[in-house]
Amino acid sequence: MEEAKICLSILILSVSLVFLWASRSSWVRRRRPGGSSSSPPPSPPRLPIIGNLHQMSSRPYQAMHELSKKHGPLMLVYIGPQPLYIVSSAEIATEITRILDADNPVRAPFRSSQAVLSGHRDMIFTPYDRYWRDARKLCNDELLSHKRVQSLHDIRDEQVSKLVEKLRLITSSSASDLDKEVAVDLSRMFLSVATSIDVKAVLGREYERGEDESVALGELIRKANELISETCCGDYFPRLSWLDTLTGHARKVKNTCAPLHEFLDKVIDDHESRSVPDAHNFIYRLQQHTMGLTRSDIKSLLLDVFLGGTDSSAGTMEWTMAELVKNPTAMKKVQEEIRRVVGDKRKIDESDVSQMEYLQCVIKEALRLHGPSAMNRKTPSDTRLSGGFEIPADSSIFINLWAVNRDPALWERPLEFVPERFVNAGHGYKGLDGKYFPFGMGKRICPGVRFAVSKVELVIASMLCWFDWELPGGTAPEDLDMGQTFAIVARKESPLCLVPRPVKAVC
Ligand code: HEM
Repeated sequence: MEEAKICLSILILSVSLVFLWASRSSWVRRRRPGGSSSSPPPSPPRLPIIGNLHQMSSRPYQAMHELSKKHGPLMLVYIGPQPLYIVSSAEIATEITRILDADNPVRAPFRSSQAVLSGHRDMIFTPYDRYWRDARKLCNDELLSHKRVQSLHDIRDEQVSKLVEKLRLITSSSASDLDKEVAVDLSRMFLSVATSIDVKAVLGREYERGEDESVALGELIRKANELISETCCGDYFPRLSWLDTLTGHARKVKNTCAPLHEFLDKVIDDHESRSVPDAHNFIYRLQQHTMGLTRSDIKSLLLDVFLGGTDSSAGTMEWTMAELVKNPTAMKKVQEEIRRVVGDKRKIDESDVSQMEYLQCVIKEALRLHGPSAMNRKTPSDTRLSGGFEIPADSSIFINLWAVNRDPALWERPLEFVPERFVNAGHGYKGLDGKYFPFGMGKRICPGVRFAVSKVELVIASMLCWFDWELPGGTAPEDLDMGQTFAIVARKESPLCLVPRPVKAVC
């Protein structure tokens, strides 16, 4: 990502003189929206043509956070000629969401997201219109509601049992030799289990054969997910969009979209070739609905589930385990709770999980530190904030969740993993407290909260109930590499490899 940014900056600078005049006039137009008298938010100084791009670094959320410490929780930066309003406080994020919810809450789309999501007939980028409302209600009724998520417990149970079984096999083969340690790649296993659960929930059957195929599909979903949140030269310099071919971005989009759409076409074809359709199948329910969805619409809605849910859930599992291994006191406490609740049972019921309060705090804390790094909105009309700032119509707003979740005014010891901060604190997942919103908030809040949380809780509870976990090669917890990628869904840069030690011979 860093190399691509440097390369992009050099290319942009090299043609900057040619475009200087045109871009200057565009800034002037943008900076005086409708002759409004209210002031724009503070801006860091910027360079001609590239604006503040050079200040973004390879870690844009961190860079924006640093800039906001100087320029305030609402600031205006320029990515090339395009203004971008950066929000770094929970208070302003909540105010903006409330104002936009009363109007027309939409997201700013990117060129890559348009390509991946078949022209934005999905829920994520579709405007706040009748289609969005009907599609959201349909997906909720058929897949994501509390009732539907509960009805999918057999699928979660089956896939999680397979994972536990696999770990047992691995550990039993090394059991004769106590000194022998076999480290497993949990990042890969979590991606596989999250993919298998989602695919089976949507298709009603397993599509992939074995872990390798699940991981391959999961990786494809992950790549597509990275792309939909990635901006390219054409987003900010439409006249320079040809540079996206030179930087390889256009090829990356093509190479990701082609197999992804092939997969979606195949699952729809498979479903349609059945002599007796499965009336419970999600695709069937979408096809039958009176909305009259086209194949392309259905593909977009399936992508909402896979792109919205698979990678983010796998990432949450990975970060939760990483933080617990790094924090042995929290690990011990949560394992004691889980083992106490499960007792002598041979299997964890989902109803058990609701009694595991500390586990829920652990997952919330992992999401605070490693959940999605940003939310995005676009202003449908001029938007005036209580601080006296005005954001003109059609502006992109970038809510830096990375900064909000590390705001020392909101969180004590913000950089530390302290699940206790969530005990009886009333921070739910609906973003109603104006402080904690890992799933977003308002009308465009994530519709997959229950779907995701039920999966993450069961996987983590099972990992911690039946196994103890150690770092391989005597690595000390404080030395565990916690480097993260800076996509919207932050992943661990290096895979999480841990040594499982079975604690109960059951199942
Ligand atoms: C740990 C897992 C997940 C996290 C952390 C997460 C987080 C988020 C966030 C922060 C947003 C933006 C909300 C906003 O702008 O206010 C979002 C939107 C969305 N998420 Fe999730 N999500 C997760 C799982 C899922 C799952 C399982 C699904 C579907 C099955 C899903 C589907 C969506 C969709 C469709 C949107 C766009 C909603 C709209 O604009 O109407 N997500 N998610």
